[in-house]
Amino acid sequence: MISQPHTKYQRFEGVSLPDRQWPNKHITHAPIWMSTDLRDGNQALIDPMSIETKLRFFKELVAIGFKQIEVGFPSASDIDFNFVRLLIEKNHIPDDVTIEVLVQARFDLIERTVQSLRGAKQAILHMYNPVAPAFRDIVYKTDKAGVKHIATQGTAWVKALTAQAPEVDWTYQYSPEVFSSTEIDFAKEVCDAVVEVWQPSADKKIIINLPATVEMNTPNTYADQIEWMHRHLNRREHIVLSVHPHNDRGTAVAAAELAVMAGADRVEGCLFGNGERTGNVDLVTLAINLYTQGVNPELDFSNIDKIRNLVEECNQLPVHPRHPYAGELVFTAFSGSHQDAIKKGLAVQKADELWQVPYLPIDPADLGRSYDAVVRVNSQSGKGGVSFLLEREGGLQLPRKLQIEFSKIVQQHNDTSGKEMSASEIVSLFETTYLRQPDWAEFIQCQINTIEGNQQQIDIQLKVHGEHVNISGVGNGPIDAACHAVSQYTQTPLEIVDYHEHAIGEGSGVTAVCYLELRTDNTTTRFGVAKDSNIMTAAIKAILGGIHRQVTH
Ligand SMILES: CC(=O)SCCNC(=O)CCNC(=O)[C@H](O)C(C)(C)COP(=O)(O)OP(=O)(O)OC[C@H]1O[C@@H](n2cnc3c(N)ncnc32)[C@H](O)[C@@H]1OP(=O)(O)O
Ligand SMILES: CC(C)C(=O)C(=O)O
Repeated sequence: MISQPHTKYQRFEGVSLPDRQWPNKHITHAPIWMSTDLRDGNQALIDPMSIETKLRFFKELVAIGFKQIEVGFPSASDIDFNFVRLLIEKNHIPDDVTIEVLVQARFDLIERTVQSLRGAKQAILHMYNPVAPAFRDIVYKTDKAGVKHIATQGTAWVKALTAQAPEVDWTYQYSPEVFSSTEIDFAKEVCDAVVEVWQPSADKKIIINLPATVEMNTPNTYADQIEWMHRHLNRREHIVLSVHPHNDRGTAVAAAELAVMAGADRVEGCLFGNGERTGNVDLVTLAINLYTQGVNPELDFSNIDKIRNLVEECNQLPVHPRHPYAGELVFTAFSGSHQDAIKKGLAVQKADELWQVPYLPIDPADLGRSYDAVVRVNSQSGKGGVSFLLEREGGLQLPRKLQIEFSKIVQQHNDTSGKEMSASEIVSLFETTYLRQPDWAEFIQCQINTIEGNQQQIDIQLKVHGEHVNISGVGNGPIDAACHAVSQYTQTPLEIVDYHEHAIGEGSGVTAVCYLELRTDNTTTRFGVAKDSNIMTAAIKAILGGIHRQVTH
């Protein structure tokens, strides 16, 4: 990079629009969407799609809900021509879907394009020519009048040639290519001239598409250009105003959103932002952004993983793991405080109330994503994430102090391994740490009796080092009594500080889990945890487990 970039690059000056209205506008309904995955997306692929692949992709676009789909550039290749023929001849186009094709302003190419569309119920013929200064000077070696003539002449050819195929309900779309860097009054002059040649009406509108072929400056610059055109174009009521943002500066989504606020009726783009260079605007993000503002996007991404997989296969390009809404990691929290907040948010979120789970701008379930990936644990994680996974994977609802104790054990494990820990590894670490029964004492059975003064006596039969041993204790309740029995037998001071239990499962398969916090001396407490179908047995096993941990840790 050079130290004086202003000697090589200059700020792009947009249009002057001091009375701009768009900053006070809101998007209240979905724009008309046009997927150009099979055209602009396809022309940017290392290996363009085959006819079979295009057909798979087309069917998915229809299933998502696109009503306008640009399917190719039929005058450019036999694959694209034959694909359009296949769609028409094999009736793959639903009645409410219109296919679109692109062509340059060249007679023979328009002729072939019209041929490709013969027999379609309806079609959008999309013609473009570059009009920006650098293209006039460098590529076309002509002036403004020259490129305006290419546009009007091309439109006249489209008009004449489409008239020869009256069975098709034609819509004409014109793009002044590289609109984003074209003098605004000249862009208007060309579009007005095209509209005059085509003669649209309120019933049969023309689509004027204003591409940010290359993104030039901050997205507000594009919004100003669109609002200026929206306010100045002749016969605006006969025009569907369309935008086609590219993502050179990484702000295509913002540019498209501001452009819709500025008056655009229609947005062209690709799924997951595929397209030339840094891509076209990402229609998935745009649509789901609308959804999270309570606006129906009229595109269905309920199974986003399936759509992502198909697009990755067709494009032979991966979707980034951090891609908004669709990336593999976007519903995953590794860091402790995020996990804690998400766990608490999910616990109180009710299905019929406004979504307000911290850190999650959308309910993953709305996109067919499960909560499985929401919380993952590595060395950046805390008790919230660990206990979330323990509960989800093992059904274990740890009391808060045990959550803190166990998360430190997980942390030590992660610090040593340096790797992520799966939910099943966390459950297994919990089981080996807390649920292992002492090898020297096995619980066999117990009997509880109420004695004087509502005291309880418990008689417990154990197998200690292979020998049957009977121990007894008295207490305020059976667990207190069991604690005394074990304390006397092991000659260990033992007091129950806290007690939690819950069930896992339902019906005859239900298991009780008992968490006992035991004080074994004046300074430390230990947790004993056990599972059993009988709650009393679980409690006695928890006491034995707690003592065992006291001895062995
Ligand atoms: C921003 C965009 O995405 S625009 C779409 C771009 N997509 C594509 O180009 C993919 C499909 N295109 C193609 O395969 C080829 O361009 C074809 C087959 C259509 C035409 O190929 P060729 O006839 O070899 O022409 P080529 O692509 O080199 O185009 C250059 C010629 O077309 C002219 N031209 C380019 N675009 C246009 C246009 N939109 N309108 C009129 N003329 C044009 C150029 O001035 C140049 O003319 P010249 O040969 O007299 O100098
Ligand atoms: C043909 C036009 C719309 C285009 O793809 C672009 O300018 O990026």
